[in-house]
Amino acid sequence: MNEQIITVNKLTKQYQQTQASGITDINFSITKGDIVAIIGESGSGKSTLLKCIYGLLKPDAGEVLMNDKRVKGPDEQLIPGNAEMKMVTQDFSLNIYAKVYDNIASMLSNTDIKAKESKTLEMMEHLHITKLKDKKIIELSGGEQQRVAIAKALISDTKVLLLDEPFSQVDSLLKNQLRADIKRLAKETGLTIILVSHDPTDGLFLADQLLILKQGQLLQNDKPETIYQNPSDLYTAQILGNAVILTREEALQLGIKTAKQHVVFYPEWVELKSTWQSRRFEVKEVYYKGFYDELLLERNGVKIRALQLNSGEHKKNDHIQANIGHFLEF
Ligand SMILES: Nc1ncnc2c1ncn2[C@@H]1O[C@H](COP(=O)(O)OP(=O)(O)OP(=O)(O)O)[C@@H](O)[C@H]1O
Repeated sequence: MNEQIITVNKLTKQYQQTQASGITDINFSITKGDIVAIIGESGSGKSTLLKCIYGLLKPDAGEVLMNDKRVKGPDEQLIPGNAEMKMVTQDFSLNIYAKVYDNIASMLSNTDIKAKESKTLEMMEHLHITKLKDKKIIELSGGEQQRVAIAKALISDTKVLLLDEPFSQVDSLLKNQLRADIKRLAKETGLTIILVSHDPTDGLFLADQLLILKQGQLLQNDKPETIYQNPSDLYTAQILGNAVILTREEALQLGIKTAKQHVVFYPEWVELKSTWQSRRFEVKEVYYKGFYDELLLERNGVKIRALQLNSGEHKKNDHIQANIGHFLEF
């Protein structure tokens, strides 16, 4: 049976100085061992939510429960935070002049030196940083520092890891590796991870559960594939990044009638057909993506994007038929 580790009940936090900020009446729960991604535009309340979950911010109303126990706010304890949760922020909070090993080992007590050493080495193995053991933090790249910060956060029997923009410092190759490591860690250790990101692909690739925030409100809470296939609103479709969004007038130019303001679809929903006569598009650009191309198509002054799996099949300035077989209306 799925065991819930975190429950967020009617959580509200407003900042005094600003209007319509913070978060309002947020409700959701998290299953133990899941990766949850919180996605939303800048200022949508992602960090506020994360800090409330961790106990760094006192909510105005509502509560966060971890294993059915209320997470205490900063006014209720000497050291704000939660012993069973760890938060890795963008600045990593490492001792930059100390060695990697010492940074991680410093989290463990000296009562059993042998156990301390083996646990530290084991955690370094997990994060693929064994070869960096004797390097100082200041000598490491951003991505390497990030791995050390995660190792340090995990070593003291952490049950929930909170990551604020975990991939902001790394290039795309390293990002893919780190994402895969994080996913593996969660699955191997049963660790629950909550991450905040600007990049929707983090959520789509990594998460078991995706939360979409807008102006402090929780718009959608579901599996990434469900939200991707069925965004509940235009904002969600926009934030996921890849959707083609047409106004009603633009849609009409392509022969699509809608009573709503917008028509939304993904490039992969567009069928390219050579026999179908009525919707003729000109190929304006071909973007090579490796094993497929993304085509920029235009008809009656309206541009859409489509995928071509046979890379190179249609070229710039070709005229082709495209059928927008499935679309959403908002
Ligand atoms: N300490 C604060 N005092 C006043 N207003 C704040 C404070 N912290 C955040 N806010 C406001 O609350 C809203 C949500 O901020 P928050 O940092 O949670 O958003 P975010 O989604 O994490 O943004 P970003 O992606 O830019 O980090 C914003 O409008 C922000 O200006």
